[in-house]
Amino acid sequence: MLLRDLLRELSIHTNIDQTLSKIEVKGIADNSKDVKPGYVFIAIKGFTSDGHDYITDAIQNGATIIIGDQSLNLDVVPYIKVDNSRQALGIISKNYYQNPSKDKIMIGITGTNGKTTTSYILKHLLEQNGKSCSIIGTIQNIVNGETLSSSNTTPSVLMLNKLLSECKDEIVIVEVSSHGLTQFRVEGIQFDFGIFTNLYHEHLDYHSTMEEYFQAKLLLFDHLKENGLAIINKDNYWGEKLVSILNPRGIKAYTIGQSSDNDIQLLDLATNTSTISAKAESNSFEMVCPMPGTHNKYNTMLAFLTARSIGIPQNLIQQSMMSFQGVNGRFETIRQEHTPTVIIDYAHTPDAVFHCITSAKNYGAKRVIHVFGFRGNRDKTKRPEMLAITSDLSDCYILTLDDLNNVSEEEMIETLEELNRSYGNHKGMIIPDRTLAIQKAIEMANDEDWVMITGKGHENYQQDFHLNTFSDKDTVQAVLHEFTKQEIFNSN
Ligand SMILES: CC(=O)N[C@H]1[C@@H](OP(=O)(O)OP(=O)(O)OC[C@H]2O[C@@H](n3ccc(=O)[nH]c3=O)[C@H](O)[C@@H]2O)O[C@H](CO)[C@@H](O)[C@@H]1O[C@H](C)C(=O)N[C@@H](C)C(=O)N[C@H](CCC(=O)O)C(=O)O
Ligand SMILES: Nc1ncnc2c1ncn2[C@@H]1O[C@H](COP(=O)(O)OP(=O)(O)OP(=O)(O)O)[C@@H](O)[C@H]1O
Repeated sequence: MLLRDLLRELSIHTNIDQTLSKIEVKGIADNSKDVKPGYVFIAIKGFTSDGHDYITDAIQNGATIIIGDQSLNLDVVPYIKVDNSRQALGIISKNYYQNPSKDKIMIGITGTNGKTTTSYILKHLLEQNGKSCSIIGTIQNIVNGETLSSSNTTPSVLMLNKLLSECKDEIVIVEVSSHGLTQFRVEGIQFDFGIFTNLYHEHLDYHSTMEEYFQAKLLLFDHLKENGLAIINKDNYWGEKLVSILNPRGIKAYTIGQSSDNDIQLLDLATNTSTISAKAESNSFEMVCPMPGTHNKYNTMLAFLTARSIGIPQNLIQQSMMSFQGVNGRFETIRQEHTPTVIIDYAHTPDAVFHCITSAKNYGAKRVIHVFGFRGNRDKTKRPEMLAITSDLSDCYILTLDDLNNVSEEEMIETLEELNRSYGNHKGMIIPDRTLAIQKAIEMANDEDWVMITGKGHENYQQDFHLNTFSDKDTVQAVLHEFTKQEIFNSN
């Protein structure tokens, strides 16, 4: 590709003469380590390092053009100054990969909780009805039926465009995080649908206030294609606010919610059944909700409304919903004879903890024993609220370690003790080793009790624990295996 084509639509502060504009670009990279001969290197000032400090490395690796947003004079290769390198990376990636989002049905999902769950329900509904569908999100990326590992919820804009350019699927679902939106990771990407699940207390280490966090989520709707649709949960305060902002902009918003002014009115969210009653255009209908909890009924209905807007008939959606198998680490239920029910869930916000414990109670748990911790170096302001909720709602809770993220184990244990003194109560105990905490919870529980393990969901452990297992699910299976062996031994 010629440099002039790569720079299309980009506002630049450098004069590009005829010779320069015709330079052949062999590739683009925002990491000096990925640069190969003939590449353009885009230098980005990041949160931990500054790409401008790696320009020399990039040139040594063969970069022939450097783009950055600092005022620099380079002798060896041309330097092009832009306003904002992150944003420029979006435009350049789109140009390099020939605007791949324009040819797909693109669905962006944003919100604090429910992005992953809604994505997987929707993917299932679409695939069951003959549509091929990719997912780009937290657990993994699935493109052309191939599973690829994912290190961010929303990948870098360069990676996103690359994935889209390789994608042969008709529809692509992208989980769009607030970090992704503010860091221009969807710059140049156009969506046919923007789904808003909800907004709750989270990431206030990054966004400072809920209003700022909301403004970040709002950015997704600047990326709608002409005639693009917003699909919104209006029972969330911020969802309602979003509708009131989008309407005057002429953006069509379909909503779900309990009041009759929604496109899908949720009539009965009975907490202990797996059926949702709803009404659309004066017709009442019922839908199976494949995952427990009121929160999952909202996720299900957002997926339903999107699938319907894509043109899948309601009866086929209803039918397809019945075969949905759930999502790894999202209210994942492990139930065996003569052992307590164990739930593994990715709840890491106060509202998610609330939903999980109340769902367990509503679905018949005699007692709920809750095992959880707090992620190091992440929003600390949500911790008291999470602890207050579990000390109020659970029958017993065990505080344990989650990912430490460079915080020392000693410091995190002290934090747990301090938080428990201030916001916990007599129902709580602290067992730092996560595997031993799970073992203790299962040992304490009777058959009718539920053990709720939250925070890690599908993820593998980042540190070694006593039982040498690699995830919450693995630990639960190891403990239950021992437990069952012991039962057999005792009964003989
Ligand atoms: C704080 C943060 O959000 N960082 C994200 C950001 O990294 P950064 O730009 O700050 O990178 P940096 O390490 O400072 O490097 C700056 C530049 O120098 C370059 N560099 C660096 C080293 C070198 O040798 N050569 C070189 O060229 C880097 O390639 C980069 O271009 O941009 C990267 C690419 O898009 C992201 O992978 C990275 O996510 C980090 C890993 C992360 O943990 N982010 C979390 C907070 C996050 O984004 N989470 C959300 C989900 C949140 C949720 O809803 O739960 C997500 O979307 O994943
Ligand atoms: N609609 C919802 N409302 C409130 N809580 C929810 C909702 N959906 C899921 N949750 C809770 O949030 C947890 C994470 O769900 P999910 O992975 O679907 O959300 P996410 O938005 O992708 O999260 P993340 O951005 O952290 O990956 C679930 O395990 C559950 O506890």
